[in-house]
Amino acid sequence: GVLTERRVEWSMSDFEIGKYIGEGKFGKVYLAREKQSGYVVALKVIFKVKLEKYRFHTHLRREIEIQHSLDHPNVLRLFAWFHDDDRVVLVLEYAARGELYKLLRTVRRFSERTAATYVASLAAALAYCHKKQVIHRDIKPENLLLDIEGRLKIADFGWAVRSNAKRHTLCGTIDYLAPEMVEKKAHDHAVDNWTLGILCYEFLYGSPPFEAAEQDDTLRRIIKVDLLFPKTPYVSADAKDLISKLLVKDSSKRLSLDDIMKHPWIALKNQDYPRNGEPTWFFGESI
Ligand SMILES: CC(C)n1nc(-c2ccc(NC(=O)/C=C/C(=O)c3ccc(F)c(C(F)(F)F)c3)cc2)c2c(N)ncnc21
Repeated sequence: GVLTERRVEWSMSDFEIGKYIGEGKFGKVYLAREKQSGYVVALKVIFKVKLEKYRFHTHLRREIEIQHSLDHPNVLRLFAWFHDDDRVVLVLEYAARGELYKLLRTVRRFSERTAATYVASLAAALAYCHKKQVIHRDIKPENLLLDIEGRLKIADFGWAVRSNAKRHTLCGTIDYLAPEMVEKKAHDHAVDNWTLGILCYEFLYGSPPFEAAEQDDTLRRIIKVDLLFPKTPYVSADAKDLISKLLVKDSSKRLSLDDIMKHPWIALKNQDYPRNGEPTWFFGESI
């Protein structure tokens, strides 16, 4: 569409700015409409003066080009970007239902079908990114948004901004660390498979598995993989089986993204009612 075709140069005058949506990292996010197409987008305005301090310019261009190159139904699109003297503006897909975690806090926990759909979406998005040799995708809670149809979108706010500054996530800051991260060992993208296990548990039970009153109790529980499943009728054995195969200390023994897609809990819960045979939107994307 018009948003992704190369064109001479975008500028703010191409957009009608709508309501202020919220505060992203390093900048404010606004609803906007591209005048020519009427297409609704989210504009993130980053003030360059905020970047100077961190010498981001080198990373910024590279990271944005990476995001610009990704095209998957579960990865939030970066359609275009432009800058003037004092601002960098990102033209982003608008995720109308906002932060997945706010929804989780509201409903307390997701049904197995909803949780399985989100886990499958995340696995598909990560498999796509890994296939494109992009492993900076961070599936932390603050990066998960929902579009108007309730589809999950990984919105990566740029790894360059991922410092060890305190996370502004809605739930525990260290709950998502994999054991190899806690023990400061070398880590690869198998940490994403661990994080998927944490997220799956939290989608079903409403809080992450190793949560504890004190931070170092959480760290101890992570290193021990002290995984307990509360006695509840609403979480099936299949779900617990998947979680137990992701929250494995030895990162090489964690279920791979392909195996997650084949796991009975995922396959079963993602069977859409046969709708005149067209593939469901989730299976539509080949990995
Ligand atoms: C407030 C609410 C929750 N909200 N937020 C969004 C939103 C989604 C995605 C983004 N993306 C980015 O920020 C990307 C940043 C970079 O690639 C980057 C790379 C390198 C850098 F140095 C930097 C730099 F920041 F350091 F410069 C950035 C931002 C906002 C959103 C949305 N799209 N729809 C609806 N609601 C929405």
